Amino acid sequence: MDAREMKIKAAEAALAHVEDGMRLGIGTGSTAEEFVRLLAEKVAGGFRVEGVPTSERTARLCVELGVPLKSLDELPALDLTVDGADEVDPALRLIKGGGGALLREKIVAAASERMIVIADESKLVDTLGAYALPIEVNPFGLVSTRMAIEKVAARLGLSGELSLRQSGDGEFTTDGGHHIIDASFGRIPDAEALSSELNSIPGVVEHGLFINMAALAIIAGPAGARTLQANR
Ligand SMILES: O=C[C@H](O)[C@H](O)[C@H](O)COP(=O)(O)O
Repeated sequence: MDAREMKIKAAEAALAHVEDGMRLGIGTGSTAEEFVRLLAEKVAGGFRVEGVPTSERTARLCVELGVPLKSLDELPALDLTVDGADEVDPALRLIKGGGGALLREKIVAAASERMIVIADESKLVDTLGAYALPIEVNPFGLVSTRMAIEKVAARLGLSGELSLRQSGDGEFTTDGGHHIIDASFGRIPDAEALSSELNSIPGVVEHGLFINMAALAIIAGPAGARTLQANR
């Protein structure tokens, strides 16, 4: 089974949690897109959902495939969000934002009763941090913000390259008009402490640590999909 097939398996298992009439947060990335494709097939067969997309990219795919969409302002309280992740640890702490959608993803997940994460087994790690942590920053005062990130990281015994994400024609810009600093800390032993320190920096808009947000993770490997539950 290749990585795409595993993503489809995880997406199929997540679809079993979606009930007719649900208000659904719809994630971003290649795994979430497999979920959108499967959801669109069900919608074509008469299943009713209203989706709130977590990115312009997801919105475009939903429109193309006929998944009905609303804005988060029209549907401010959602039943369920299904989204991918860059890393998942056994406590269902996540690193997200590899596709740059972390801010809207976090807002949508926080507005949802439940979040289910779907991933292939390459995303499951013992400790977060091998994947560079995406930190969304305001373009104003970027150098100061970067220095502040280095300072809080050092206080927590973390170091590593902070690189400003680029796209073809310059700095990568998120749907919200911000930039992303990818922080290669290597290993983040205390994700909760890093999360709250980063939240205290004014130029940091949001970061890709999702803590106490996912209720379930559906992880697919060659033998099929298994479900991990958050212990809280
Ligand atoms: O910003 C992007 C999101 O957080 C994605 O959910 C994450 O990067 C995982 O994407 P993929 O399913 O393509 O690995």
